[in-house]
Amino acid sequence: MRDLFSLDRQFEALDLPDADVSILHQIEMPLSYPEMLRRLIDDTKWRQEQVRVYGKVHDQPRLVALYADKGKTYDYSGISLHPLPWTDLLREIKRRVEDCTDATFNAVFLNLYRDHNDSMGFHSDNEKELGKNPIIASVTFGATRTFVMKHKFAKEIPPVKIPLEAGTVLLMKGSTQHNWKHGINKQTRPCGPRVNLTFRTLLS
Ligand SMILES: O=C(O)CCC(=O)C(=O)O
Ligand SMILES: [Fe+2]
Repeated sequence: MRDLFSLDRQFEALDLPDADVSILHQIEMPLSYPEMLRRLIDDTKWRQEQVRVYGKVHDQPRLVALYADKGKTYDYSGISLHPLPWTDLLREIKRRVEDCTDATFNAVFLNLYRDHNDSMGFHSDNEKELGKNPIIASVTFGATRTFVMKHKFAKEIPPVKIPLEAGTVLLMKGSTQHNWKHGINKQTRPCGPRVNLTFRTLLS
């Protein structure tokens, strides 16, 4: 008989052309998901960054933080972020994500979507620090928000909507960032906070 427990731990590939995206539900964590959310909200040094849109400066519609190995920097949407050193909790999450993905990471980018009005614009994770075909593992706690993917070239492919529940790991690899953009829209339905962590490898 197949071991149900190990079956649960498998990534499921999404059927997307020109991409390598897979999902694992309910990654095991040292605390319950609501406790993980609380700890991540309370213990992260969140930053309110600004963005310039058509010459006007706005607050980014979410809070962010970057933790990484010493000596790494990350230029992201015109902002040069200096990472903080790993906390015990972030290191433990990283270890578990590395275990189930068979990849290694040296940085984590955190986003706090405070409520349904917070969002992330469509983008590809294609900064030069990430290398040609980056492996990015995204972990979610808190409210379920819809991760939307849009093909950059095949306009006839409708957007793909992926609800990311607490405990979900979304893994993007291969040519995904070359061919697809992704984002989180704000939504009308009120919801509580969501923390998303994207584990990455910074080459520089
Ligand atoms: O919040 C999410 O699920 C997406 C985060 C993301 O795309 C990023 O940090 O680059
Ligand atoms: Fe992204």
